[in-house]
Amino acid sequence: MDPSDQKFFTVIDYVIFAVLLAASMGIGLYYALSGGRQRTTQEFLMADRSMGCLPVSLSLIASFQSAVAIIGVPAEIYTHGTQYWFIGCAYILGLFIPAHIFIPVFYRLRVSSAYQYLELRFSKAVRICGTFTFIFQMVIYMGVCVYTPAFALNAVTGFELWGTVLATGLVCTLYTTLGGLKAVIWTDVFQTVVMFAGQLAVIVVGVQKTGGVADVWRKVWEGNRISGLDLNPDPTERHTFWTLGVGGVFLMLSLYGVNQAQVQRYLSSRTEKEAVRSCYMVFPSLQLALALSCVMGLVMFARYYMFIVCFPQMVIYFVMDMLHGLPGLPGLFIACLFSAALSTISSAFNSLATVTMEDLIKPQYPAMTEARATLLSKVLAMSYGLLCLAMAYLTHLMGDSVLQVALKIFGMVGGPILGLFCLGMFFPWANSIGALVGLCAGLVVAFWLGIGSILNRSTRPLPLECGTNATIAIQTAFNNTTLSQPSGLKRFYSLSYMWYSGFNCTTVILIGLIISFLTDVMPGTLYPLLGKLFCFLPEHLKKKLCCVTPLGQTVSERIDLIMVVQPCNPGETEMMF
Ligand SMILES: O=C(O)CCCC[C@@H]1SC[C@@H]2NC(=O)N[C@@H]21
Ligand code: NA
Repeated sequence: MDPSDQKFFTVIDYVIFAVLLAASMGIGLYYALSGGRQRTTQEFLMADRSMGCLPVSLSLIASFQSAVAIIGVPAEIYTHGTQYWFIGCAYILGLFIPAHIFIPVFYRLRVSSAYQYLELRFSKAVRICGTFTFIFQMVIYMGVCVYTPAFALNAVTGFELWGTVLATGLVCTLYTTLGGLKAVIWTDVFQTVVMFAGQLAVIVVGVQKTGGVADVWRKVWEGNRISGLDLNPDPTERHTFWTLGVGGVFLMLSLYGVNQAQVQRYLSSRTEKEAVRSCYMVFPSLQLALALSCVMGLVMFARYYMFIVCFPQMVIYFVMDMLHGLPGLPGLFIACLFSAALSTISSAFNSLATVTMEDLIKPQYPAMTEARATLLSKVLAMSYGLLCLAMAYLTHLMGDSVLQVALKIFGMVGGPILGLFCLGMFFPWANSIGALVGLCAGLVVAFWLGIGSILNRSTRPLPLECGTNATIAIQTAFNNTTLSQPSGLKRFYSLSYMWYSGFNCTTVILIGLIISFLTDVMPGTLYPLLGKLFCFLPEHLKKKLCCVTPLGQTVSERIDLIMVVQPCNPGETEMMF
C-alpha cells in the first residue's frame, strides 16, 4: 500500500479531528467565562485549589503520556519484545513515595510552586537554579511532544506537517491561556478518554484482522517477542528488570514526585487526602495505558512478522493499514494522537507559566497587582506556546527514537532536580552551597554522560526502531556476535539510559553532602576557595553568591528554622521528618 496515493481520510475523519480541537477550545472558553473568570492567579494557576481526585488523577496521567508513548512504546515492543513492560513495576514505588513523602511536604507548605520549597529549605539561589533547570527540561520535552505526532502523520499520510504543528500549538496555547489550570485539567480528562479509545480501536481491529487472539499470541510467541524476567545485573544492558523496575522508580519520582506539572495538580486538590487519593488512582490507569501501548506493539508484530522490516513511522503505517476503509476510525486515532500531545503540552505550558510567575517574577515585583499578575501569566503561557513551536523544529534534527529522546531528557535533567529535592528533604545537614554545587555538578555529569553516549554509540547497528532498514535477521546476527565489552570511559557511556535518573540523582546528593560537610563542619574551607573561583565577579555579587548560606549559623539552628512548617491545624505546629 503506497501511502502517497491512499485516500486515508474520509470527511468523517476530519470531522472527528476537528471536533477534538473544538471540544478542547470549548472547555477552555467555558472556564475563561465561568467561575471567577480566571481573574486571579489562584484560579488561573491553582484552579482555586478546588479539584477532586478523579479529574486530578486523569490529568496526572495525561501530563506524561504523550504521542511519544503512543508511537514509541509499540515500536519498542515490536523491535525488542515486551521487556519494556516491566517499567510497570516501577509504578508501585514510583507513586507510593510521592503520595506519602512528596505530597505531604508540598501540600503542608501551601506553596504554588515546588521550587518555593527550595528557598525555604536552602536559599533563593537554589530556588532560581531549580526553576531554570525545570524550564529547560520542559521546553525541550514540549518540542518533542508537538513534533512527534505531526511528523509521524506527515510521513505516512502526507498530513500537512507544519500546518498541523501550528494548529496543535495554537489551539493548545489558546485554551491554556484562556482557561488556566481548570481548563487544562478538564481537557486532560477528555483527552485521556479519547487516547484510550483510539488505542483500543486499533487493538480490536488489529487482532480481528490478524486472525484473532490465538493467532496473534502464537505469532508473537514464535517471534519470541514475549520477554522473560531478565535479571542481568549489568547496568549497561539497555532494558532489564533492574534498569526498568528499579531505574524506572527514579524516573517516576522525578516526574510524579517533584515535577512542577504534577506537583501543581496535587496542590490544586481541595484537600491533602484528595491529592494522595489522586496519586493512588493514577496507578491502575497508568498500568492500563502501558498495557494498551504494549499490546498494540504485539499486534503490530503479529501483523508484519513475516515482513521483518521496520522504519520510524511503522506504528502510524500499521494503524492506517488497520483502520483505512473504516470511516471514522482513522480520525479517532488522529484525535487520540493529538489528545496525547495536547494534554502534555498544555500541562507543560501551564506549569512553565506558573514557575516563571511564582519563582522568577513575583519575588522581584511583590507589589504587582493581582490583575497584572494574571495578565502576565497569560502572556507567559502564550510565549511558551510559541517557544514550543520553535523547539518542535529542533526535534526534527534530533533523529533518535522519540521514546528514547524523551526518557533521556527526563534522566539528564529530571534526575538532578530529583536529587536536589531529596537532598533537601532527607538530609537535614545539607546546606545551600552544597545544593547549588551538587545541582551544577549533577547537570554537568548528566550532560557529559548523555552526550558521550550519543557520540560513542556502539558499532552495533542501530536498534530497528531507530529507522535503519536492517532486517531482524541481520540484527540477530549482530546481536549474536559478542562485541568486545567496552571498558573504562566507554563502559560509562554505555550505561543504560534507564539508569540516568537514578545515577544523576545520586550524583547530586553525594556531591551536595560532601560540599555541605566541607562548608559547614569546616566553614573556613570552601569559602575563600569560592571567593577566588568567582574573583572575576564584582564584590557585591561575590558576597551575595559566596555567602548564600549565613555560615555563622550552626546546622541545628538552620534545621529548626526550616523544618518547622506552618501549622496545618491552627495552634498545632508539626515537625517534619
Ligand atoms: O509519553 C511521553 O511523553 C514520555 C514517555 C513516557 C514518560 C514516562 S515513562 C513512565 C511513565 N509512564 C508514562 O505513561 N509516562 C511516564
Ligand atoms: Na498527554
